[in-house]
Amino acid sequence: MSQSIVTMEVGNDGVAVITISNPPVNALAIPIIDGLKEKFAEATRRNDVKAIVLTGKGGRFSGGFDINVFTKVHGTGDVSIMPDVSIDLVTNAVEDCKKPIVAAVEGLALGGGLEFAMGCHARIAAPRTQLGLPELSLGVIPGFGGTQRLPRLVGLSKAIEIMLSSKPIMSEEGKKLGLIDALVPSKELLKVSRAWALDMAERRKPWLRSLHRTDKIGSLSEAREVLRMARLQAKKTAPNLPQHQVCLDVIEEGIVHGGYSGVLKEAKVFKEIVLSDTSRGLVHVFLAQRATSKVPNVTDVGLKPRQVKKVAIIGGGLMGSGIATALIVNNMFVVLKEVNSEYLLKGIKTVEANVRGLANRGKMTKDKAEKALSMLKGVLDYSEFKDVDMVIEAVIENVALKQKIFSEIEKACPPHCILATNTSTIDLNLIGEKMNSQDRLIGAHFFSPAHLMPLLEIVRTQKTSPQIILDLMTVGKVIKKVPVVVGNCTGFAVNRTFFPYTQGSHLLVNLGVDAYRIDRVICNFGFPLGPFQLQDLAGYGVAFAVGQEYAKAFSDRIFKSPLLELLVKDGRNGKNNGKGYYIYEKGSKPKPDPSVLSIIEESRRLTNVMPGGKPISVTDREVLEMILFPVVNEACRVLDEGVVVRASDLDVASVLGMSFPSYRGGIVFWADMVGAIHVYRSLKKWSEMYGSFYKPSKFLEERAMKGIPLSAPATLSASTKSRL
Ligand SMILES: C[C@H](O)CC(=O)SCCNC(=O)CCNC(=O)[C@H](O)C(C)(C)COP(=O)(O)OP(=O)(O)OC[C@H]1O[C@@H](n2cnc3c(N)ncnc32)[C@H](O)[C@@H]1OP(=O)(O)O
Repeated sequence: MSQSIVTMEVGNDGVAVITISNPPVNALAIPIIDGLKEKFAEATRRNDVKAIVLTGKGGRFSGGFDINVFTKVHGTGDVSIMPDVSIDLVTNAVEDCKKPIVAAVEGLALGGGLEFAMGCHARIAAPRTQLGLPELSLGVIPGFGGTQRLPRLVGLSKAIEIMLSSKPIMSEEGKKLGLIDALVPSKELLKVSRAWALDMAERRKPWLRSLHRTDKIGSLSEAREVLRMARLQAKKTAPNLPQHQVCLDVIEEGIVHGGYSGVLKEAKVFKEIVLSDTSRGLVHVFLAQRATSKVPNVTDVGLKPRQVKKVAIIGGGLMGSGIATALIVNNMFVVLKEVNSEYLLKGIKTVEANVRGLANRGKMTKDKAEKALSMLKGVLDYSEFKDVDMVIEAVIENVALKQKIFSEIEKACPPHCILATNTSTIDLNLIGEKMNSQDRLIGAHFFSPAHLMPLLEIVRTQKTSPQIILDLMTVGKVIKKVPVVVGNCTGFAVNRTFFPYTQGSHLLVNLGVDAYRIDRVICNFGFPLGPFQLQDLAGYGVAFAVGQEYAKAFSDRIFKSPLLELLVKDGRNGKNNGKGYYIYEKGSKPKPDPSVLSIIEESRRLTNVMPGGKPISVTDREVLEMILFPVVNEACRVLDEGVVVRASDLDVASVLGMSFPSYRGGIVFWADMVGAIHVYRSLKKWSEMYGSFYKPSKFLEERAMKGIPLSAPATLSASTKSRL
């Protein structure tokens, strides 16, 4: 077990080096904070200590306050378990210490870590150290004085940018901004820091207290203007996130009434905002994402991941070329196979456009883009497959074609090779039916655009070997995706959970609700696009194909809408041909297309679901719930069947794969916040009014009746066997 401790060593030079040790990121857990209080008091007291250096063990200064404490606060509602660090420790014991203190910073100083460093009288950093205040991404604000000291060290505009973006800067930039006093090679960090601390003690170097500085703040009117602009901007970019406005208010307090007053307000507001739903959701997603790395019987049985250097991709369409892009930009050799040179050229051109797009948007240098492209080779046969470590099949959703491909590649590839399919819906057992080595078959479900979307849904069957799962998880991490391992069924975890999302929106339209209103309601909730605009973007072909799969697999709860067919008959194909529910013109935002209303009317006439032939009257809240509660209902079935390891995996997958707003914590977390009983009663009522699409699942009913959260671990019913 790792030990979290704070040590202090006093050298012959009279410098006390206080070291935080709490692997892996030296998080400021409560015992660490207690240890720091003790060591700073001791160093201040001891006559043989002239100056102090604060550092972190293992090449990392500190990743900030221990996020697990937030979970405890959320669970109990008791904020008193948060220690008083800001005034007691950072301000009184560190900044106002009678001996000079230098922060020797390396690797990372984030959140409370950077706030401690800013409380010190100087900061010496190693190159490429990450410095940031990412608290807003956890739904809180910096709480150890960061809202006050950062503007005083780097200027107001830059400080606001760093805090509101939650993105770290590098120590090189920190040096230019004045956040860092000196940048030195890692091996000299302690030596230089000690000397700097002694120089301060002997007044050879200035001994500055950040909170007392005013030289970078500018005049009050300038500061107010900067804050006004920032508030407007945050209203646009983060409309549902209270922490942005709150953070700006707290900064303003310090500018108007002085830094100490700002620190007091910060501490007070922190204790309020930490209890917000936004913080609960974001902290949950942070920890849930880390939990996805732990897969029972895969990551805990002593297996070592094998290196995957060369990957073959079959199919250079949208998905295949996106996956190829994701691999080559992360230094993997890719062989892209197509059936003829025309398709191959098209695939390669798409990869080139993807990579150059990344370079043009500043995501990589031009040199790196060219190097990435040199790792791609197009082929028309299997001869290059003899030494690949993994194959990813990314052809159209056709079972017979996929079966043929897998029996061919089984022969063409070496025996260690991972055999993966990118199918988004088809049962893997069907795809592998004709294979001998079904233990090597696995789903690598990327989300479009594959080089940008962060989720990799890894689908295992009962036969997939743990080694193959571990290898694919490792590939996922190498290409900077978040791999989530799920079981096998139609649509797997993510698309299966979300198939009622599209159907629910169609049912509502057929019940008489305006499609554009639905899109607005869903966007106001926090999705980037509403369901109709999303359909326009994805194209209708895929929706048709997968709709049929769902109709076969889940016939008891399907709403058959003729809307897509009618749109296609009218010559519409969404964004592809500029005409869908919206009109798409180059250079302007999509505009609702009034001529689509007659098509919707035709669909309503055909389905005839409006009670008494009249549009239903519903509030925006009901619109939202009539779309998302059926999704929650399907999530319950996914949990009941053991398709995911834990409920929080579905939360992460919904956020990263379906753009469910992260600050609402993911689909299951959100449903628990709303309350299972409310979800159940609403679905029951609607199922009586509008049919079986809304019928509550057994799992939901049971949990609602017993008052058990949906996220509580499932005890699988006797009839169900886990799919993992
Ligand atoms: C009052 C204060 O103002 C409030 C705060 O300080 S809030 C905290 C602010 N700090 C942050 O938001 C940083 C959060 N951490 C991160 O962004 C990343 O973990 C990191 C950049 C530090 C390291 O990333 P990486 O090397 O990829 O490792 P990663 O897998 O994320 O983390 C390693 C482990 O450290 C844990 N961890 C990271 N930061 C942590 C923190 N601040 N508290 C507790 N645990 C933390 C992770 O949960 C993970 O645990 P696990 O091994 O049990 O899953």
